[in-house]
Amino acid sequence: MAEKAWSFGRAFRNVFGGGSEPITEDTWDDIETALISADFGPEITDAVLEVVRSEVDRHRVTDVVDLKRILRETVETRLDAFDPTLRLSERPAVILVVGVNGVGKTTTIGKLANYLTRFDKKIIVGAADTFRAAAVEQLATWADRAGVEIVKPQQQGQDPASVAFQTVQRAIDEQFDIAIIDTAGRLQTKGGLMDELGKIRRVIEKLAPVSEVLLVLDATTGQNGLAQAQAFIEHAGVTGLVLTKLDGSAKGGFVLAVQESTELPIKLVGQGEGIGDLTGFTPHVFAAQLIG
Ligand SMILES: Nc1nc2c(ncn2[C@@H]2O[C@H](COP(=O)(O)OP(=O)(O)OP(=O)(O)O)[C@@H](O)[C@H]2O)c(=O)[nH]1
Repeated sequence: MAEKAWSFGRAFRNVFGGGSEPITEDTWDDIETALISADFGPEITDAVLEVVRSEVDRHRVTDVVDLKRILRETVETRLDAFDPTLRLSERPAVILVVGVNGVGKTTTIGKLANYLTRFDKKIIVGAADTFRAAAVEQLATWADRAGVEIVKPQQQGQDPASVAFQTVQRAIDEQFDIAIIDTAGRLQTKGGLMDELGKIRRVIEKLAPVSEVLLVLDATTGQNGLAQAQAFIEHAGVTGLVLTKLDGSAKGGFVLAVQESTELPIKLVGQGEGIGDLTGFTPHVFAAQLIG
């Protein structure tokens, strides 16, 4: 498998590259530098190192190969502190997809719809990003690729809440399992955007509970992207995160930092522009790919 940009493969090559070797002070310095430069942030770096050091002492570990395993397990345990399961037991299960523009909301919906059809789920998507005609068409293209139904606005600029309502109404009438609603990423003001999301939610809840509110984050933007998404975290009732563009120049530490700073689980991960490039989030696999 090709090495991911966020993997520590390269950074750790001089630490762990040569197989069996004694642990020295340089080893610890190199690990600290690697964690910091991978965007773990100083607090998490210190906390991770403290656990690893105490495990190393406790088990009287002297070899870097064992140290690497302890590091991998420590990162995995921290990643595992959040539940990545999508909650889709309601019928219909309604998923709202939110986030700033350009992060990959529409693409994620296409991939997710496609993924869920593999479990024999009957899916409908709703184009409640009614400000840009191109956004509606983009979602329609994805719906077509995934082979799922779509509800589009009757005219440009139609109230997004009414599109969301019609989508959920159709889901109920025609017994769809899951309705996924695309929303706008940008409005004139943040307040306006949050009001709009609030209205979408209230209108949907007249018909059915909202099962998941997924906040999509572009992993390559790191802490910066998180700051931009803060209003969603504070006001949109987010239940889980989707990290996109992990095939790009994302830094691995962000994955852990984002869960710990938002206290929200990562539920899905996008690693490419193709319809098959979406997976659930598996801490074990991620830690193994990250640390090597
Ligand atoms: N490499 C890569 N590109 C992605 C991924 N997810 C989305 N993209 C790309 O990111 C760009 C923006 O994606 P969209 O789905 O249009 O983003 P959006 O959030 O719906 O944008 P707006 O509709 O403008 O709010 C597109 O060029 C996608 O192909 C991913 O996981 N990896």
